[in-house]
Amino acid sequence: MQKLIVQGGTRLRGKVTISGSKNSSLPILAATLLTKDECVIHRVPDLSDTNYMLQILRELGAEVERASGTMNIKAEKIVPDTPYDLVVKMRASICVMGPLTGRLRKAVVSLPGGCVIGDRPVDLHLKGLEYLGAKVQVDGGNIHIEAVEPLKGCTMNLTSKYGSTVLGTDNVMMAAVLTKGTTIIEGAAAEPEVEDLANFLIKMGAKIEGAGTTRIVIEGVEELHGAEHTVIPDRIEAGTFLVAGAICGDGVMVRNVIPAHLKTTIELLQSSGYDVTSTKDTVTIMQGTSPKGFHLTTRPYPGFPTDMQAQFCALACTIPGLSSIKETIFQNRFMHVSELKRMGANIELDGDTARITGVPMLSGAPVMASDLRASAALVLAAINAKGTTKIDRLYHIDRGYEHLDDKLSSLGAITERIKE
Ligand SMILES: CC(=O)N[C@H]1[C@@H](OP(=O)(O)OP(=O)(O)OC[C@H]2O[C@@H](n3ccc(=O)[nH]c3=O)[C@H](O)[C@@H]2O)O[C@H](CO)[C@@H](O)[C@@H]1O
Ligand SMILES: C=C(OP(=O)(O)O)C(=O)O
Repeated sequence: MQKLIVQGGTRLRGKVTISGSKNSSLPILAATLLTKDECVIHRVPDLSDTNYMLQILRELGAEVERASGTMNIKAEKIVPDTPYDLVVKMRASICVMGPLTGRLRKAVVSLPGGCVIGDRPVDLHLKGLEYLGAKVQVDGGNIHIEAVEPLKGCTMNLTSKYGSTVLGTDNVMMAAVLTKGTTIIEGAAAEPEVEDLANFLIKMGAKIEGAGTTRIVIEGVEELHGAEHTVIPDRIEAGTFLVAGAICGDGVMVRNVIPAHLKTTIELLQSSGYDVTSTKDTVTIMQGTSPKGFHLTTRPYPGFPTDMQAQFCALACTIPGLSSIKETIFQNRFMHVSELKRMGANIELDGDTARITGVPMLSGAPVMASDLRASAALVLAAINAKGTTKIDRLYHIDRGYEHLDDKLSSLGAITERIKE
């Protein structure tokens, strides 16, 4: 298994180019199943998650050609059965369910299991497809979806007690584009990745209004055609590098970003005492002169993203004063806390809230990555810590960060991958 060795105590400086968004790429790749024609998707990051999605598309019958970040996908003839062994490797494989239902009126997808960050049910995905007229049955660990009659548009609300659902909105939108009549999704997820998917679907001939807001209106069409699309920059990767710049930087610029997508991250860094400036497609963070503690609560977009919570937790460990972090999206997204404590962090966990008092210096230790963003938090803490940190279960990072260690090294971090 691969581990990352980080030599702490270095300062980061320079420019880093941000990759295409993981959370846009996954549903956009799945959406290519909606047409027999060829689709061309640019700036797909090279991640284990995107590679699993491409394998799933191949297993479903699509021809996939890859040249660097550009994917040529032609799903001329496809089958509705999704292979269990691939689906269980990645929760987001659930987003083939919407396109299969839209195009074939039939889908068999394994029920994704729980996950270390929480229970993560898919009841709203299933309800949404039922509202459109599909019959849903869960049997032997598989979701079976079938619609004998053509699907019919309707109005539905897709919110849970935790708020909107990103992949649930994606799935219903992808089924509804080929559904007769008008579908209105109230309580839709407004994340930029949902809007990016809608923009791709519109290029394919879909009629969608309101994506990027909490009310999406879809007018069903008979069929979609091939299209070419470039995935938006990964706002979470960009935010992670900005937090790295806050923790241990002497001027870090993220390039090829959409600053508006980073609004809450930028504002929180600014209110904590960092000088953060933007141009049309870059954001730069300078060394903080007198950084201070902060308070954040995770919320659906445009609120503060849960996918940035762990990285800010690492930051809070290193700046003077008291910070608090309240996680409202996932029940169990504080797995990084115990590992940060092994590095000398002062954190008190009380239900959904972590109270963190900054310490003068973290110290390197062997630590365990538990999920994608928790791993990123450990890497950032390790760069700042005194001594060496060994981070186990590196595969979590490779799910969602394209060449994270190489990019950090180009800014001055000292890292090495080892196999043990
Ligand atoms: C591949 C991808 O895009 N992943 C992102 C997506 O995950 P994902 O789309 O899986 O997350 P959701 O937006 O669906 O989850 C938000 C909340 O709704 C709950 N819920 C969701 C669906 C459902 O049917 N029932 C239900 O109760 C979830 O348990 C969670 O508490 O959005 C999350 C929230 O921004 C991000 O952390 C993930 O990085
Ligand atoms: C939780 C995440 O991803 P996923 O939904 O794919 O698990 C994430 O990107 O932080």
